[in-house]
Amino acid sequence: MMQQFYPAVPHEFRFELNKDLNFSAAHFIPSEDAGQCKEMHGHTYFVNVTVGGDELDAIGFLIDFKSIKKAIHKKYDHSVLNNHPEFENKFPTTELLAQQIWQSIQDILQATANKPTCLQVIVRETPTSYVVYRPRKEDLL
Ligand SMILES: Nc1nc2c(c(=O)[nH]1)N=C([C@H](O)[C@H](O)COP(=O)(O)OP(=O)(O)OP(=O)(O)O)CN2
Ligand SMILES: [Zn+2]
Repeated sequence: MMQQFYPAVPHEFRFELNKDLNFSAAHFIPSEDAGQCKEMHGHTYFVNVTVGGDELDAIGFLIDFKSIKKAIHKKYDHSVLNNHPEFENKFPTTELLAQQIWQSIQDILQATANKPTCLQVIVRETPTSYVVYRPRKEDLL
């Protein structure tokens, strides 16, 4: 688990759900500016996903915790991030990974009847480095 405080997202939804998950993956940032990160190396990524909504589904879930983990873990665990189509034309930095995770979760949420919203994704790449991604209003349209 992330073992740290979670930055709070301001919102007015009735319900807020948080899911922690982690996965192990390799990546490299093929730029001279990336220093040692230019070479292939691995991380255990720690992710926190925040979902908000006013309506629950028929069984009283905002979204099943398991579906969040399944979507991200199944996709990225024990993979090379650079090999995923979403990173074909961009580098798998922590920032862009957080944005991609947000998009994957948001797509799942939008396909449900109660349509909750992914409000925040935190990706911790190392014990000392993490990124918080929050969508802008226009990303939610
Ligand atoms: N803004 C970003 N900067 C860096 C990224 C990134 O994705 N976004 N990535 C890296 C490397 O991939 C590296 O794996 C992580 O770097 P860093 O935090 O420097 O890792 P260290 O464990 O060496 O950090 P210490 O502070 O020395 O513990 C680099 N930068
Ligand atoms: Zn790295």
